[in-house]
Amino acid sequence: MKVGIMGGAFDPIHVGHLLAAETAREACGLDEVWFMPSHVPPHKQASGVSGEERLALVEAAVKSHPAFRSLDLELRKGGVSYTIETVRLLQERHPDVAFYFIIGADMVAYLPKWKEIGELARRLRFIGVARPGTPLDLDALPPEIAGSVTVADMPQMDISSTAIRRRAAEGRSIRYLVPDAVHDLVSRRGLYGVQP
Ligand SMILES: Nc1ncnc2c1ncn2[C@@H]1O[C@H](COP(=O)(O)OP(=O)(O)OP(=O)(O)O)[C@@H](O)[C@H]1O
Ligand SMILES: O=C(O)c1ccc[n+]([C@@H]2O[C@H](COP(=O)([O-])O)[C@@H](O)[C@H]2O)c1
Repeated sequence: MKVGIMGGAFDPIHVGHLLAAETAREACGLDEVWFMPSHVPPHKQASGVSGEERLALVEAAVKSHPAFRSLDLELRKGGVSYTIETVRLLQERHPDVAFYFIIGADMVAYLPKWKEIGELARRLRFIGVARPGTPLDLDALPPEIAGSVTVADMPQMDISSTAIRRRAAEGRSIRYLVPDAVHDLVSRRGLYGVQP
């Protein structure tokens, strides 16, 4: 079985994440994509919305896709969510699964700084998708890392969780930047300053 891991803060999950996962699934023939919210992201600040809430938003977002699942492994594990540690656990638990890790162009450029990237790049393949703001340029990477990245062709979507949080805090609509089910849950729970 081929499984793509879509890791992120998902604060909140948005349509850019979902299209990245669907693009990767189709391009690489993945059987499933597991969306995995991080506990503490390795290199950025959390917004203050709990892991439990971020997971609930992910669950709402993936429910309608037969091949998408949520995975609470990093939230349960706690601490800083370094991918190498997560992947060791996943491969121990699922020895028959071929894992792929789906990332946007910003993260592709950042791969050389990931913890134990050499071992990680030997353990799985990355699937990189376009994202405005950072060129998706494998030639800029050391060859041993570039060799572990497959590029999947995705329309550029200039959407980020940061911009969604900012819009919500300003009282502007976030409808259609997130799936309807996520919009409903955000409104019901009054997250990110959205009024019920
Ligand atoms: N619009 C997008 N297009 C392509 N990939 C994306 C997009 N948004 C996020 N990603 C990818 O999804 C993964 C998880 O992203 P994350 O949850 O941190 O979202 P984010 O929008 O970058 O969040 P924030 O704005 O809070 O930093 C990363 O690999 C990131 O590159
Ligand atoms: O392991 C690392 O060093 C590492 C560094 C940066 C990001 N990651 C992972 O990449 C995914 C996307 O990261 P982010 O910061 O865009 O949410 C998420 O699952 C992170 O845990 C992992």
